Amino acid sequence: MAPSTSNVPALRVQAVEKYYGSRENVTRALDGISLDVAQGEFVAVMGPSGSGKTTLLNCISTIDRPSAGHILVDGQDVCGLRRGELARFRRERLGFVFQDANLLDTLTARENIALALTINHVAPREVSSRVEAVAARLQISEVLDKMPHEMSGGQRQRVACARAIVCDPALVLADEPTGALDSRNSRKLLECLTQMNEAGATIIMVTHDSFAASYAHRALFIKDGRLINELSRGAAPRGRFFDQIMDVVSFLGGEDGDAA
Ligand SMILES: Nc1ncnc2c1ncn2[C@@H]1O[C@H](COP(=O)(O)OP(=O)(O)OP(=O)(O)O)[C@@H](O)[C@H]1O
Repeated sequence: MAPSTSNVPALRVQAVEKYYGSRENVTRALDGISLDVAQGEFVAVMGPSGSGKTTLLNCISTIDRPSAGHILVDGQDVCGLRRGELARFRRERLGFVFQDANLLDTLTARENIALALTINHVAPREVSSRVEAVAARLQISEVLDKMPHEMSGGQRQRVACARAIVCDPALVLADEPTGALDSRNSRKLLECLTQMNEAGATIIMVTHDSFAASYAHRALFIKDGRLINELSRGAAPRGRFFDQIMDVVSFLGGEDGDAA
């Protein structure tokens, strides 16, 4: 879906700094980074290895706390949340998709997807209708009663997507979601993320892969913990956006960015 014109961004990152280590041996992982993501936007975050992508995602997801600056999700400053409020914030406001699907091995796909709804005390009848609706949208209805080890890697990743959006989160955070998939399953997963976005989810995806990034509305490039460039897709077809992303990636030093 096209990004909305709502004044409150889905995400605002304001002058965020993150330092690791002690005074003698400090790593500046984020160096005063600021960015906004509009409601309904699909944003890819790219950058060389060690540039701070995962640190940024971890700060947004409240898994880690910034050393300075503010992060607002739907206008709410998440840096001030107390420990007890954090779990609830993550459960109700965020959806996660990781490189490995991270499904619970002893639960079926249906139970994995339903878990967050159950924890949020959604009525059982509504749980099953919401799980089935999201499964139909992501084309995984036929695996709902399978255990994770009975599914393909691509199916597991799509179940993880269903789990991420079933609670209708303010933000979906995806960290290298195609990293463990072959090209066919990557494409399916990216179509799945696109569909989630078209249905209203705001998505932030960290990726090394220009092809994956070309599915987004906007690509942000970070280096040494700073935002150094960004590209908007606008009305351009995905193929042209891919070429533009590749140009920036080559300028920065290659697809894996290690040489940058
Ligand atoms: N827990 C930690 N303790 C100390 N340093 C850390 C820690 N986590 C990350 N770093 C450092 O912070 C910097 C940014 O790391 P980060 O994992 O955010 O990079 P990245 O862009 O996600 O890299 P990659 O693409 O390789 O996953 C790196 O220099 C890394 O070594």
